[in-house]
Amino acid sequence: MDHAAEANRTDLMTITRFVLNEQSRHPESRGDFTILLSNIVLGCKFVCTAVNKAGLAKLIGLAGETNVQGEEQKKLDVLSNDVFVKALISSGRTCILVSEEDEQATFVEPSKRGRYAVVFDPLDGSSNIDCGVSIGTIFGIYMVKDSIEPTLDEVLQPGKNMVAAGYCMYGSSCTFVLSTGAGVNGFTLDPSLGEFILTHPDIKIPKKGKIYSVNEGNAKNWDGPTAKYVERCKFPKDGSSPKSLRYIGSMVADVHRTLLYGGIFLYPADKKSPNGKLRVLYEVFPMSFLMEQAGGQAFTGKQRALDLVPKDIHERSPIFLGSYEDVEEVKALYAAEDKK
Ligand SMILES: O=P(O)(O)OC[C@H]1O[C@](O)(COP(=O)(O)O)[C@@H](O)[C@@H]1O
Ligand SMILES: [Mg+2]
Ligand SMILES: [Mg+2]
Repeated sequence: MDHAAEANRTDLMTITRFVLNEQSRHPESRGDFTILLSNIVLGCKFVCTAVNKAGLAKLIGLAGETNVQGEEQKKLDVLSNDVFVKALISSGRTCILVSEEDEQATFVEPSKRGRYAVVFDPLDGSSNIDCGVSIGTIFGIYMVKDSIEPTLDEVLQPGKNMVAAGYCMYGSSCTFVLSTGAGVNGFTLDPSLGEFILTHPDIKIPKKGKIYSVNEGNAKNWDGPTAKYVERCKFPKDGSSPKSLRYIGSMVADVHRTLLYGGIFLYPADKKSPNGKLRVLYEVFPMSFLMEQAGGQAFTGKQRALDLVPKDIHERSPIFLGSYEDVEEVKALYAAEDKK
């Protein structure tokens, strides 16, 4: 090994050491968050392994096929949900779980209860599974007061009250992006070590970007400001170059690219879906939290996304998030519409 590689080795920071370092800055901390997070990371590693085998489903019997033992196997999104529910409950640090896959919230039994409420989308972008395109897991964490008997009100809170949010992207590499409210950091799984290593410290989104990301197939149903904004991306009035369009159709992957390269991701309301498509608690909030922590913005078309107060655990909202200046432009168009 050469000297540069040797030096890099000594800089290796695993996600566990990173969170332990953060914990030591809070002397009152009991280490509960570190334990919770290590179980979330474990869940992600498990799902990552299953996703990597998805293409072999017909051979080994994942994803609704029958395996060599003749046992019926679970679909990947159901399996991912089971993995996360088990990982979260067995951490002993959760009291309420809200998953995209479960109609009702799960209240953890008192003997296994802790002080965190976790909202999550166990497998995001599931329509992309069969073609091997990047998918992911999204999560957000609220802290619940020790003394109270948890109710749904603990999760029907504005996103700005989350204590942490993140996602794991199962792509060409497996990437875990986390914010505990003090910036955003990205970790990449080294499959040979089975460890997430800090590879993207203190991520900051560029102030303005060159990419817009939206399902343009819905354009005929868009409202005026969204249509005008996308038109401006393609035909800028200020003489600048048009933006490029990139759309994967997995929120995790589209937001990850936006975070690293800058630009804007939008899933607006339209005439057919007046509340948009994406779910407030486990899609809109965690991604908005990360965007703000990275110096970007997240807007619903009416307000700052993180100020929304959801009334239902599966509520939806339109969302525009990304580079500060790009979202600012969308906000100006909606403000102008409101004045009409
Ligand atoms: O296919 P559309 O309408 O463009 O929707 C894409 C969006 O739907 C989602 O796939 C919904 O997520 P799920 O796979 O978790 O249901 C987002 O990841 C993505 O941004
Ligand atoms: Mg999703
Ligand atoms: Mg999902």
